[in-house]
Amino acid sequence: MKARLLAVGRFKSGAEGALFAQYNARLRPPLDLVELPDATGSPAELRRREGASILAALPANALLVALDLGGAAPSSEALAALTSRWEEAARPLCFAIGGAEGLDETVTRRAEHRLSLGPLTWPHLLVRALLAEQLFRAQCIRTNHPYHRAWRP
Ligand SMILES: C[S@@+](CC[C@H](N)C(=O)[O-])C[C@H]1O[C@@H](n2cnc3c(N)ncnc32)[C@H](O)[C@@H]1O
Repeated sequence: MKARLLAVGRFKSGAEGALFAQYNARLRPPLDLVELPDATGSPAELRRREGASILAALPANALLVALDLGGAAPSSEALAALTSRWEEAARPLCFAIGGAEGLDETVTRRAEHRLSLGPLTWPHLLVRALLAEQLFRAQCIRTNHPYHRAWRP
């Protein structure tokens, strides 16, 4: 499943970048990371500007999945099923991660799916690695790879 990750902010040299690279390298194919600059202004202006750059970076007919605390939080198995559906749609798949102030409403409204990684707020640079790990896990679930050890009674 070829997918693009539109993410506000830049990896500086550091642990988050290495962690993302480690999981992303396991994905077949890896996510195509597009880093978008942090905007300036009031929190509302900043969200609006960052939202505009996310929307501008979407290819035509993109199927957009927004990483959003207020979205649905599927199990890893349910996420694996969702990734099959997204693949079957045969549209350019894009994930979007907001910056420190979160995603603008223009982005969450445009998204066809709002994906939550649970009710905890994670730092946006770490969310990239969490998403890559869960997409890798989803691939393993779909191919019965033993990386995912489902709980059994
Ligand atoms: C530091 S968070 C922004 C917090 C902001 N107050 C909000 O409510 O969105 C930065 C970005 O990371 C992503 N993010 C953080 N925690 C998340 C979670 N539990 N589930 C999904 N996405 C999350 C979202 O894309 C969010 O816009």
